[in-house]
Amino acid sequence: MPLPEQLVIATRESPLALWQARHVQGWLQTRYPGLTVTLLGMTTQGDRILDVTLNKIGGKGLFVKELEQALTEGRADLAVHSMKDVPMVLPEGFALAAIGRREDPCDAFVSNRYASLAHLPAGSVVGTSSLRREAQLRARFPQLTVRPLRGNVGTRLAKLDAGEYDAILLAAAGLKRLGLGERIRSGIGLDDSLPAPGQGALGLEIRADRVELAELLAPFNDAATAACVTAERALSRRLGGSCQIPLAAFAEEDEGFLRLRGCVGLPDGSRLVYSEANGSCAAAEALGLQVAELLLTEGAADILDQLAGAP
Ligand SMILES: NCc1[nH]cc(CCC(=O)O)c1CC(=O)O
Repeated sequence: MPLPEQLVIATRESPLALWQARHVQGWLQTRYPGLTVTLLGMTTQGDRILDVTLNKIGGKGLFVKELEQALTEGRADLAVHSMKDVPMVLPEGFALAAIGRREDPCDAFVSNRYASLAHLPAGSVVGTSSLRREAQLRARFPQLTVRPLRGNVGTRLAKLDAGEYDAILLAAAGLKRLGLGERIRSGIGLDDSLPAPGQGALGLEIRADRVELAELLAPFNDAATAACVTAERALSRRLGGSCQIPLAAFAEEDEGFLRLRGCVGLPDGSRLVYSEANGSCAAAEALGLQVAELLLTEGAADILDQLAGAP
């Protein structure tokens, strides 16, 4: 197969998205010397609409649609995404060519005054706009007040520093990639905040008809991460996963086997159901469906009904 001479990566223009795109650019240029890789920066709807919480404006798809348009029109060859932002069902004609090795998958506690969630006095204001983080936080720390917080990682930190919140919750992966790991006061344990499907992993999206490109990108794939993310996304897909429902899914790999944990709740924290199961990496998708079914029988079916009926 002849190597292409150049590739264009479509990316959002937030500092985190640009870091991620440059990371893949660097990987490609190291792996394929002689290949020229350039970035095509784009602003997505999700970047433009900052004053409404994501679950109200239609969620994840908003961050990827413009990038997919660039792939369709041939203006770019691949798009680099945080897997957490990729819808559970890709539109027809697109494929994930590779899922890279996962960075720290956990949520991080960031505060200028307190060391951890457990140190926060009653009534402290915690910033997050993720229904997943909110539901888990309210269920486990009902004495805390949750307030919405949106914007890029930098914007969120600035709002914390301006005194609008006592603490905020962010993905550890984003902070670490941006060189802001020292802002993390503590990692939040999996029992306090189970991560989102795909959190901490990067995905490379291409047009499904670009078979030669898929081959070129395949070595970026990390098999263990891909199995984990496949299980997490299968679970989420079965439950209608989007950021409109408070849903967490997290898998860990050990010697070809996965432990997958999932959790679904109501945003006010009044209900939270949890399930887990083990299975082989080869059957990651089936494991995701299995834990989804366990969650449904444990009460998730009822929770999803309530959420669907809510205004
Ligand atoms: N929702 C935005 C988003 N998408 C991916 C990350 C972090 C990086 C990752 O999970 O790979 C973040 C920021 C955050 O949640 O703090």
